[in-house]
Amino acid sequence: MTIQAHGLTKRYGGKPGRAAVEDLTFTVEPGTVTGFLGPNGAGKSTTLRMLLGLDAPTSGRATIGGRAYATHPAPLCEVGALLEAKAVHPGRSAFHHLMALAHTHGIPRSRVEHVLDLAGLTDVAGKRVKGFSLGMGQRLGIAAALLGDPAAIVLDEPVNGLDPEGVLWIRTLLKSLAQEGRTVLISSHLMSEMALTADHLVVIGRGRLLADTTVTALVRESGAFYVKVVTPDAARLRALLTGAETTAEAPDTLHVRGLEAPDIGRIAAAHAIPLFELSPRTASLEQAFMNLTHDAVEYQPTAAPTGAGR
Ligand SMILES: Nc1ncnc2c1ncn2[C@@H]1O[C@H](COP(=O)(O)OP(=O)(O)OP(=O)(O)O)[C@@H](O)[C@H]1O
Repeated sequence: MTIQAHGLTKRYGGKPGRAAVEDLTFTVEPGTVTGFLGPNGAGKSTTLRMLLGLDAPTSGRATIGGRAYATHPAPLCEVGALLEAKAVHPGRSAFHHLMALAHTHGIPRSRVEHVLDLAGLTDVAGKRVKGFSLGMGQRLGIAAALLGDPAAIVLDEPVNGLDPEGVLWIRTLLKSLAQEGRTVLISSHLMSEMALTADHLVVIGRGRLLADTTVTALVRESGAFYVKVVTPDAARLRALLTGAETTAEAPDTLHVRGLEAPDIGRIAAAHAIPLFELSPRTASLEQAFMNLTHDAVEYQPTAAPTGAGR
């Protein structure tokens, strides 16, 4: 089930100026985990709300499986979503919360027990949700999203509040859901997390599309990918690497952008230049993300912080 945004635009309250989401077009394919990434305030939640029919676009269209979410006859069984983890009756137990949801779609008790187990909540199923930690609430939200065995799953910041074990659990879960052929869309403002979880990335900043790509391609495109070359003949090699961008990091060390390691190795060999090191390097993904979104960050510090209380 494909999720699509076509020219999606949202302007709040007829506010003039910048739209929260502007002319966003992207496709989320089944069988992969797609990370929806952007700095705070980029418009991720607004976009997800429009995809799920909770907010009306000012213009453009959002479809899941070719139709608007609201027109699906049994949405829980087609699209599982987690937006606000706290939208749960606090006096109810996890089990009763899920049973109440299950009733609305004729979902059997066995499925409720299965998702409780999947979310690691079986032992606390009888506890009131009121006493749940943030992480447990998040697990319950994910259990609810999976209740209808949906073909598409949309989760807003699913790792929020989870401890390292929880983070690993969700990462494994999302990958297995994608392997089963489901469409998985998850938002985050953490590139490092997305790099470990997502195959594909849709990156937005200030409501606009910045990249629709894979993790590997993003790193390359953002210039964070380079090859480190150590050679006693750096100057001669540098002159031969025409078309590439080279910087001399040390008298014997070059950083080369725009050529792959094998290409550099062949050029060096053809000119009998010895290489002591030839290694593809990736600057941190966080750096790649910051390079890409730098101009789109909402709240930039304008000055270095000064001493507090002065
Ligand atoms: N109900 C609303 N009324 C007016 N403006 C809103 C409303 N909801 C969001 N906005 C504005 O729209 C922009 C996008 O917000 P949104 O919550 O979608 O971003 P986000 O990427 O999910 O951010 P975060 O990572 O901080 O949750 C922000 O500038 C926000 O102030």
